[in-house]
Amino acid sequence: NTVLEWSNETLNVPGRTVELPLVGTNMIMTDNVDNIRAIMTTQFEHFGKGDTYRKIWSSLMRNSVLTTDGQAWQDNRNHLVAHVAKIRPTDYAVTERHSQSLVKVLSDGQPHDTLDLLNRFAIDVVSDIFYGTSTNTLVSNDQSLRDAIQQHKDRNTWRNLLSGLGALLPPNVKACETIDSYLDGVLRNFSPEQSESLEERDRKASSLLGDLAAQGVAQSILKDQIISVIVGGRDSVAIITTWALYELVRHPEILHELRKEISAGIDPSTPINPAQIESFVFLNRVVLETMRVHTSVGINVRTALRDTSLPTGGGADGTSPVGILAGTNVIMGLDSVHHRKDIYGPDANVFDPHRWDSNSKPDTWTYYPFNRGPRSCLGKNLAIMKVKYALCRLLQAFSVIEWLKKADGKLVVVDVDKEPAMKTKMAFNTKPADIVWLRFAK
Ligand code: HEM
Repeated sequence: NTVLEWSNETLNVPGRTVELPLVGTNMIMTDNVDNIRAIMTTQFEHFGKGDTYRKIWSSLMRNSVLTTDGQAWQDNRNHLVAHVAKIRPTDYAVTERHSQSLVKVLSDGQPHDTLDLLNRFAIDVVSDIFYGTSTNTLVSNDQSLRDAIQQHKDRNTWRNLLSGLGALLPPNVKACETIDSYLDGVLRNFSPEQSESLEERDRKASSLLGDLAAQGVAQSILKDQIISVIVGGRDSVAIITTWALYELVRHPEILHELRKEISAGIDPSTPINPAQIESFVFLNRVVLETMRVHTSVGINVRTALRDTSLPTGGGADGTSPVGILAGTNVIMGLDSVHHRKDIYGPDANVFDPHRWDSNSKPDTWTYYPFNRGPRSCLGKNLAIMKVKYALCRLLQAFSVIEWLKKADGKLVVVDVDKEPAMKTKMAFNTKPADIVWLRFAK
C-alpha cells in the first residue's frame, strides 16, 4: 500500500528515471515529463501494451481497445470513438435515473462500501448508455457480474505482477464464463424494435451497439467493444467519486463551499442540465484536484515494441538519452508527477481545490488523469459528467456524511482530524487501500 510513495521517493534522482533491478525482466521507471511525452506522443509507435499484458488481460478485456496495439487497437478505437467520445442529451436523463437509485440505496442510514456502490452506479450508467439495457446492479440482488469482474481482476493483478510467468498461469475460469455468458446475453437480447417506448427504441438503435450491429460488425468484435466500455467506464469513475467524497468529509470547509455552489445552482427535483454542470466552477476544481491527488491510473506501464530510446534521464547527471531494448517495461509514474513539489509546490501532497483558482486549465504535460496523446481516455467527457452528476445529487440529498472505520469488529465514526490519511493500493487501477465506509443522512 505504499507503492506511490515508493515510486516518488525512488524517482528523486537526477533525470527522474531509474532502472529497477528485477530478475528476468528489463524495467525502467520514470516520471520525467519529457520521457512521458515521448512515450505518449512523439514515440507513440515504439511503445504499447505488449504481448504479456495482452495474454494476461485478454481473458477479461478480450481483443479490445484496452489490450491491443497497432492496427487492431486503431480499428477498435475507430469503432468506439463516435459514441464514447461524445455525450448525447439523453445520457443526462440516464445518469439522473441511476443517481436516484444510488441515493435510494444510501438512504437506509447504514454505512456502505462506497467504492462498491459507485462501481455499480458506473456500470449501470455505461451499460444503459452504450447498449440501452442497464445492468441495474444498484437495484438487483444478482451481483454475479460485479463479482466475476472483481474475481477476475484480483487473479489477474497477481498474474500481472509475475509478468511473463503470470501469463502462463490460468485466469479465473469461472469468472470468464460468467462474463462471457453476460456478453452473449446482451447480444442475444438486443432488439430495439421490442422497446417499450419510441424514446427507448431510438436510444437503443442509436447507441454504440445499435450502430455497430446495424453496420453488420461481427459478433465477437461487438463483444470486444461492449467489454471495453464496461471495464473502461466503471472503476475509474467509482474511484474518483469515492476519493472526492472522502476528501470532502476530511475537509468540512471545502464541503461547505461546494454545497453552497450546488444548492444555489440546481433544484433537487429537476434533472441537471449540461449548462448547470458547466457553471459549477468550484465543483470543477474539486474534481480536478481529486484526480491530481488520487490518480486512478497512477502507474501506467508500456512495453517497448522495438529497440528504441527515451530522450533523457540517463547518465550521471540524468540528462543523456536512455537506451531501451525491445520488451523492456517502462513504468510511467503519473501519480508521482502529480505529487512533485518542483511542479505543484511545497504543498503538492495537500488536497486543495483552490490551487486551481487562478489556473483552471491544467498544464498538458504535468497533469494526466486521462493520459495524453493518441491513447488518451475516450470517455473523458462522459467520465467527468458522471462524477460531477453523482456528487451533485449526493450532496443535495444528504446533509450529513460520516466516515467510519472498523475497530474491534464494529464500524465506528472516525475523528477526521486525528485519523491518518487512507493509503492507496495497486490493483489494476490505483485505488483506496481499505474499504471507504461512508454513512449518509438527510
Ligand atoms: C474519471 C473517470 C476516468 C478516468 C480517470 C479514466 C482514465 C483513463 C486512462 C488513464 C486511460 C488510459 C489507460 C492506459 O493507458 O492503459 C483510459 C483509457 C480509456 N478509457 Fe477512461 N477513464 C475514466 C472513465 C472512462 C469512461 C466513463 C469511459 C467510457 C466508456 C472510458 C473509456 C476509456 C477507453 C475506451 C479507454 C481506452 C483508450 C485507448 O486505449 O485507446 N473511460 N481512461
